[in-house]
Amino acid sequence: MPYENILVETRGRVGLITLNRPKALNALCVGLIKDLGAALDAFEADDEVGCIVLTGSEKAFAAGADIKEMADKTYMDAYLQDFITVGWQRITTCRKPIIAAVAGYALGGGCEIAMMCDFIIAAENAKFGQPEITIGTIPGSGGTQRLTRFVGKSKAMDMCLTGRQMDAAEAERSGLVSRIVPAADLVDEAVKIADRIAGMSRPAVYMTKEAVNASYETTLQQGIMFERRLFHSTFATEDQKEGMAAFVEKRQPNFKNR
Ligand SMILES: CC(C)=CC(=O)SCCNC(=O)CCNC(=O)[C@H](O)C(C)(C)COP(=O)(O)OP(=O)(O)OC[C@H]1O[C@@H](n2cnc3c(N)ncnc32)[C@H](O)[C@@H]1OP(=O)(O)O
Repeated sequence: MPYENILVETRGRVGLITLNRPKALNALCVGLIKDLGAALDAFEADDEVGCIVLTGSEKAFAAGADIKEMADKTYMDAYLQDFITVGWQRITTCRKPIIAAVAGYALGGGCEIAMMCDFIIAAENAKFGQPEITIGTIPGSGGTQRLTRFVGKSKAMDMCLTGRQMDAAEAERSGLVSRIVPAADLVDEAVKIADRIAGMSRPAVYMTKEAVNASYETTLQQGIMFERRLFHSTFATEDQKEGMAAFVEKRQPNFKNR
């Protein structure tokens, strides 16, 4: 399928999506979000793909929702179109893990999309921010909620109220980013990590993702019970038998994703 605003390729068992509107710093126009949703659908349906990497350019992961596209919207347009809902949430419904590999600007909707992914790897030049307040609006795709969960109320308030940017080092210290790598190695490192995940038992990967995500939605007790039930259910898989037998026999496991 031809995409206008993204590049899509597979590297072995990793699906790689590169946002590709260089002249607009990957501003997230309607067409780009549609392309992204279609690429995720295709990777989700592809049994060979076990993990997905989402990246941008060295200058910008994405500089936010497309301001030129939304500048003239009325309240009624935004409400009736359910603006910034349709398509954007596709990332959060993907069962396969998605790693955001961020270099340069991840601002506004760009930061929000990175936070929708399962974790973020940053290049040394990455900059995160929710600058919507500087253009007279507020984050609209989860920025106030997800950023607060990542970095806590004080920093989230600071960033959303002042619009200031956080560099990669601060983002890592604050828990927004899992690791920092040199910009030149970003995609290769992300693909290497994704390949490692893609080599794990797929049911165990899905269950891990479901369990970690449940921690946002439940009480601790409910979350622990949910985890326990999923853990029990891994004993019904062939991969648990294979994984533990491989350990005992001092060899690499050969998971069948069953
Ligand atoms: C409202 C919701 C729900 C979500 C949002 O995301 S609102 C948008 C939040 N993002 C921003 O406010 C960032 C806007 N961009 C910038 O502040 C700057 O572009 C920059 C600091 C990221 C980079 O500055 P720089 O001087 O290096 O580059 P520019 O000349 O400003 O940009 C190059 C080129 O890209 C266009 N651009 C950049 N960001 C956007 C955007 N979010 N939407 C549409 N277009 C964008 C910019 O206009 C310029 O293109 P032209 O030369 O053709 O004007």
